[in-house]
Amino acid sequence: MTGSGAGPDLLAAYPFLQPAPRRPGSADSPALTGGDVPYDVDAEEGQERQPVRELSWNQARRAAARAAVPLPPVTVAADATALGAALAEPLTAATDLPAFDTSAMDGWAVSGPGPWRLLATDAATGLAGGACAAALPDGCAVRIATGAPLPPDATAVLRREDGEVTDGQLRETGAEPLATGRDIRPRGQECRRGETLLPAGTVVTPAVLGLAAAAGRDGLTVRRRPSVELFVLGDELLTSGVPSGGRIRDALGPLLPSWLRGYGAAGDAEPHRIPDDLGALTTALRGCTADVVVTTGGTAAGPVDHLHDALRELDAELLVDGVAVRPGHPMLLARLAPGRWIVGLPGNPLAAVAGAATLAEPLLRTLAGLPATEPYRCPAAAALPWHPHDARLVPVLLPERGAVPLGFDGPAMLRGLALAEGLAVVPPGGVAPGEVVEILEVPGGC
Ligand SMILES: Nc1nc2c(c(=O)[nH]1)N[C@H]1C(S)=C(S)[C@@H](COP(=O)(O)OP(=O)(O)OC[C@H]3O[C@@H](n4cnc5c(N)ncnc54)[C@H](O)[C@@H]3O)O[C@H]1N2
Ligand code: MOO
Repeated sequence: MTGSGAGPDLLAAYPFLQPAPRRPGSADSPALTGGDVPYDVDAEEGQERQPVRELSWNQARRAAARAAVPLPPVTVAADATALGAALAEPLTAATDLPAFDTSAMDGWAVSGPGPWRLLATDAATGLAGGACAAALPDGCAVRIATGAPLPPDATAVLRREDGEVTDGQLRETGAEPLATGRDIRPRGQECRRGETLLPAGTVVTPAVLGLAAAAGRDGLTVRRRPSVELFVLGDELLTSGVPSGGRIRDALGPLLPSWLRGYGAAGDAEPHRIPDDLGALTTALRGCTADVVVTTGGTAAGPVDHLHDALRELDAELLVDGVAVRPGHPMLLARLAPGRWIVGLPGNPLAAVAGAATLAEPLLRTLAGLPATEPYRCPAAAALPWHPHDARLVPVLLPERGAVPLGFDGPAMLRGLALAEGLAVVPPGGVAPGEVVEILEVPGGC
């Protein structure tokens, strides 16, 4: 196993970054685990429920993506509330764009070759949003502003800087003779009414909102985004102040809600704190109405790790129970009831993030109807930490030369992640510097 650590230039930029110390067999460089051969997800489809064994990272992602189908469409206002949703049907134009022939420049609308007789107009005529001038006779001109409706029979727009008016006569002063059609934006240049502007599945971005408004749309039909509840397990967790008396701060309540929104969840889930008690956990899960409940902690085999017992009591169907990835291998995915899922993330903070990236991301994307992302790959600019049997998710910076590990990537650490531009998926056995590696997005949360 290699040690991870920031490259020399990075260390110059962030002098406080040093490779985290590692001991062989420590959680940062785990010893080999049992020789479970992950089963083939495809081969399980339609067959009797099998005991779920640890899946490879890719199999787990596929299983999570296929565990659900997109939620039904809803019509929402074409405003910021729609941002991040996927269009459930193509966006069509409610109007021609431009809706009328319009001037692309400030100057004069002219008819035929110059010079032109300048016609007087009232104050509003020729302005954007103003009245359209009457049909323009051959050899005449009227003043016009950018965006104003073009008078009928106008053949070009002469820019203000390319003309001169003397004694009511407009003459060209530009180097080039005025070409017919110059600086006219013809009606329907961008699209015709009814034309498809964007396909179903397009993610609503600020630009999509702008286009929808320009094209005369007030509402958008999008996939409903999955509601998510977050259950933070662990009696040792504090919500303020410094760790004391063996208790530590909850790092996941502040981290996960907007992280999960970045994956397609509807809004930021309010973290609910659940005591380390089987009855309390089972009751909380039974009462949960969200499409997806995400839990943190309690996935392993400790005396107060009750998640598996709770799922058994609820007769939940385990779909993924352990994934060959470090950190985060005790993560799980189960179906609580038809149309309701649980993603169990480990308690160690970076392990929880790895679990969210592995299981919550594909599940939420499917439910939200978001298209599967094409994997982004880039070369490893340096040796990346790796594991002999499992994939490793490693916080990296992404300068032009490739992925550079940030260090501080132990399961309980967030210091590397907080600076990360991506999470490198290092396959079992590692990648040599220069070899390509898949990079997962780190949601910005804004
Ligand atoms: N016998 C075994 N023990 C453990 C195994 C294993 O395979 N066999 N796996 C280890 C790995 S790997 C991980 S990861 C953890 C997973 O543990 P749990 O999901 O059961 O989580 P907890 O035991 O509740 O907590 C683990 C650790 O993380 C801290 N924690 C929990 N929640 C938070 C939070 N919201 N913010 C910050 N820190 C949190 C907690 O205090 C513990 O220190 O199990 C290993 N053990
Ligand atoms: O190493 Mo564990 O896999 O921290 O999640």
